[in-house]
Amino acid sequence: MIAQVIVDVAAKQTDRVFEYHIPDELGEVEVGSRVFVPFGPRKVQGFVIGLSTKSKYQGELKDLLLVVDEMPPLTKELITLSQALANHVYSYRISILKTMLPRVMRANYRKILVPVSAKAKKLRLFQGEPLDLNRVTNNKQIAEIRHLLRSNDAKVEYLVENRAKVKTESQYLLTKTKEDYVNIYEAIRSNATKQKKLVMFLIENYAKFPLLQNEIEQDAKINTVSLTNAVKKGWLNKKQVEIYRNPLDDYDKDENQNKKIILNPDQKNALRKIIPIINEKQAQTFLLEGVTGSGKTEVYLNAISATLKIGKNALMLVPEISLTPQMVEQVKSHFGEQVAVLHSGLSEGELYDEWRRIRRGEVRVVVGARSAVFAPLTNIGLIVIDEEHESSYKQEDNPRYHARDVAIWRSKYNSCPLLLGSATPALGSRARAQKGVYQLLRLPQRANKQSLPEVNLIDLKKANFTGGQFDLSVELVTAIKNRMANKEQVILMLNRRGFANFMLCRECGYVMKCPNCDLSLTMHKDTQKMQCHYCGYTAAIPRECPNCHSKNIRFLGTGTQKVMAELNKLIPEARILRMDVDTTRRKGSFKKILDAFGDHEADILLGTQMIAKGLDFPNVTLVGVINADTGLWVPDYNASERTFELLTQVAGRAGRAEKKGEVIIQTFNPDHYAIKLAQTQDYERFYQYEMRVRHAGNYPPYFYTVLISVAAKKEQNAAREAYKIKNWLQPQLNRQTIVLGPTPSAISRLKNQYYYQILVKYKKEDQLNQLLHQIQDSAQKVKKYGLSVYIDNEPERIM
Ligand SMILES: Nc1ncnc2c1ncn2[C@@H]1O[C@H](COP(=O)(O)OP(=O)(O)OP(=O)(O)O)[C@@H](O)[C@H]1O
Ligand SMILES: [Zn+2]
Ligand SMILES: [Zn+2]
Repeated sequence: MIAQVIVDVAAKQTDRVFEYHIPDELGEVEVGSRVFVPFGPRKVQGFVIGLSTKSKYQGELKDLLLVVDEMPPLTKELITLSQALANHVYSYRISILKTMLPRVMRANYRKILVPVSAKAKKLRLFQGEPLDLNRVTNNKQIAEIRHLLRSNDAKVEYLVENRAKVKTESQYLLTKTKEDYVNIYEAIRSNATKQKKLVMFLIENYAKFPLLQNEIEQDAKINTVSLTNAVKKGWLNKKQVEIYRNPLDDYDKDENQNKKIILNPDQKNALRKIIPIINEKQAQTFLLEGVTGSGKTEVYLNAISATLKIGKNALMLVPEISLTPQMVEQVKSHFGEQVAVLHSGLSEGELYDEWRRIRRGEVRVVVGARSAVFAPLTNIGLIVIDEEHESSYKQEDNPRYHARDVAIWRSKYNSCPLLLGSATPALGSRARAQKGVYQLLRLPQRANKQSLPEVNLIDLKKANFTGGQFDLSVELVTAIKNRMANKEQVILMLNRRGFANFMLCRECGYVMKCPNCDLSLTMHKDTQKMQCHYCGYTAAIPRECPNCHSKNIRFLGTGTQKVMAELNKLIPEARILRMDVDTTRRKGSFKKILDAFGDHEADILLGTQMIAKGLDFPNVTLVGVINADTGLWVPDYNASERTFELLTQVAGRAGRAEKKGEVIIQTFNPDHYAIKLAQTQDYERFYQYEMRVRHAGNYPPYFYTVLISVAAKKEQNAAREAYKIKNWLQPQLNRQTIVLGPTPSAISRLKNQYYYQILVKYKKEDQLNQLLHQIQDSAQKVKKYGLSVYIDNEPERIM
C-alpha cells in the first residue's frame, strides 16, 4: 500500500501530497494517522490524508518510518475539511492539520547532532549520546559542530517530542477467591492490625475490584506501604492504568438541577422550527435573535436533548469558555458525563484527556471555544454557536479561519442543522437571515417577561465628577450607593478597546513609545513598568520627560486599578471584585471571582469587556459603563457595530430576574447613533441603520473583503512590494471591484516590522481566489528579502 502524506514543513514547495510506501511490518495504516517519514536528509512528521495501491511516481518510493499514535488523531471528515479550508483561508494544509490537534499534540522538533564516524563518537562533545542542538550556546562548540558537519563526521537529525503525556495511576487487582482471603485473614497474627485491616477491606469490597490506589487509600485509610506488602505477598496484583483528568471536578453539578423551567411560547416556537430539522437531518442554518436574558440557553439545551434522542451527537461553541463557567455548569448539569469541554483555560493534560474522550467516541456533547470547532466528534446531529457575533470566533493568526464558516462546512458535511444565537447578531448573519439563507427565529422578550433595563446616558463633556478624577460622575456614584443600600449588586465596565494608559509630556508633547513598535507604552502600576502590549518590551516608569527632561509629565487614561482606588475612596464600605487580564491570569481565577460575586461576597464587579457577555446574576440591578467611546474611534468599518454590541450586551446584565434593572452609560458622544440605539437596546433598528451606512460606504455585507498585508523590516520594501501586488492584481479584476491602498496600517510598525495593506472589496470575482494563491506563492519566493505577505479573507479588523 501507498500512503499519501502531507509533511510538516510549512513552505510552498512542500504544500502538496508526498507518497510513501507502507512497509508490511507497519500493518494497516489509516487515513488521519500521524506518521514519521524520511524527507530529504531529515525525518519529519506528517499526516496520512489518503491511501492508494498505485503511484504515478517513476522512481522507488521511500518507506514510511512509523505511525505515531495508536488511533489516528484526525477523522476522515477533518482530513477533507483541511483541504477546503486551506484553499479558503490561504494557508498551508499542514498548518490547518496541526491546528486541528490540541496544543499538546503539536509536536516539538528537537534538533540533535548525531556522531557518524568512529572518530566523532569518541569526542567529548557527545559524551556517549547525541547532542541537543537547542542547548548549544558556546561559540567554540558551534565551530566544532560546523567542522564535524563539513567533514561528514556528524549529521543533524530531528526528533519529534510528543508533549502529550497520558496520566496513569496504580490499579490493584485481586488474585484469589473470597474464601482464600477469609482463610488468610484467619491466619494473620492478631497484633498485625494493618494487615488485618487490609485483608478485611478486600473481603468486604470483593465485588468492587479492580480499584485505583487512591480509591483504596481514601476509602479505607490503607497506606501505600500496606498495599505494596500485599503485592509482595501475592494477595494483590498491581498495574498502571490510564486515567482521565477531569476538568469539571470543581463545578457544582446540581446547582441548576432543581430549577425546573417551563418553556415560554417564544422558546417553544423556536424549538418547533428547529427540532423537525434535527430529526430530518438537514443542513439548515438558524439565527436565533433573542434579546439579552430571553432564555436562548434553554433553547440550545432542548435542541441538544432532541439531538441525543435520535442517537446523534452535538457540538456547541461558546466564546472563551472560561468566561462563562455558568454556561458550562448548565450543560454539564443537563448531560453529565456525556459532556467533554475544550478550552484554553484547561491544563495541557486536561485538554488532551478531553480530546481523547471525544476521539474515542466516549462523549456525546462537546462544549468549547473557537478551536473546538475542529473537535474530532463524529455522527454530529447539531452544531450550536452561542454569541455568534463574537469576534473571537475569528482567529487573528495563521490560519485565519472563522469558526462560523467551519461550522457551516461541518453542518453540510454531516447534514445537520447549525444554530447561531445572539442578542446582537453579526450584521452579516442578520443580513443572510434577511435574504433567507439562514432561517430567522426571534425571542423578542425576556424569559420572565421582565422589561429590558432603562438606560441613562451621561454626557462626559458636561458631567459633574466626584472625587479628584474624571472617571466617575455624581449620578453613577449616587446610583451605586442606592443599589448597595438595597443589598443589590452592581457591574461596572471599563472599556479597554483602543485604549491605553500612556505617558504624555505637557511641555513638549512627547509620548513614550515602544522602540520596536509604533505604539505608546502602557503604564502598569502592579509591575511598576511601562510595557508594550504587542512585543512585551518594558521600561522603567519615567520621572521626567525622556525628551526634554521636564518634570511636568502626566499619565493619561484610566485603568481598573485606578477606578478601584477611586471607588474605595468614595464608597469605603463597598466590597469590590476586580476582573481584568491581571486578575484572571491564573487558571480557575475567572470562576473564583464569578462565584464570589454570585454568592454576594462583593457589591461591585469591576471589569473590562470580559464581563460584558453571558453573565446571569439575578441580584445585579445596576450596570455602569465608565467610558463608552474608546472603541468608536478605532479606524475600522465595524467600529459602530462593535460599540453597539458591547453596550447592548453589558446593559443586558442588569435586571435579569424579578428586580428591575438600570443602566448608566458615561459617554463623550451621546448623539452617536451606535450609542443612542444601544440606549434603547433596539437591535433591529440598529441593523437597519447600519446597513444603510455600510451600503453607502461599500462595505460588508454588501461587499466581500480581502485584506492583503505586506510586512518588511524596511518601510520602503513593504511599500514597494505592496504597490507591485496592487499593480499586478487590479488590472485582472472587474471594474466595480474596489482596491484600496496600499496604505500603512493604522499600527504601521509592530515588532520591528512595517506593515502596508491593500483592501479588496468585491461583489463577484471568479478568479480572485486563484490570483490570491498566486500572490501567496510568489511571496514565498521573495521571502529571502525579509518580506512576508498575509492574506486575510473577510477580516474582522482592518488596522
Ligand atoms: N421559560 C423560562 N421561564 C423562566 N425563566 C427562564 C426561562 N427560560 C430561561 N429562563 C431564565 O432566564 C435567565 C436568562 O436566560 P439565558 O441566560 O439563557 O439568556 P440569554 O438569552 O442567553 O441571554 P444573554 O444573551 O444575555 O446571555 C436565566 O436565568 C434562565 O434560567
Ligand atoms: Zn513593542
Ligand atoms: Zn518633554
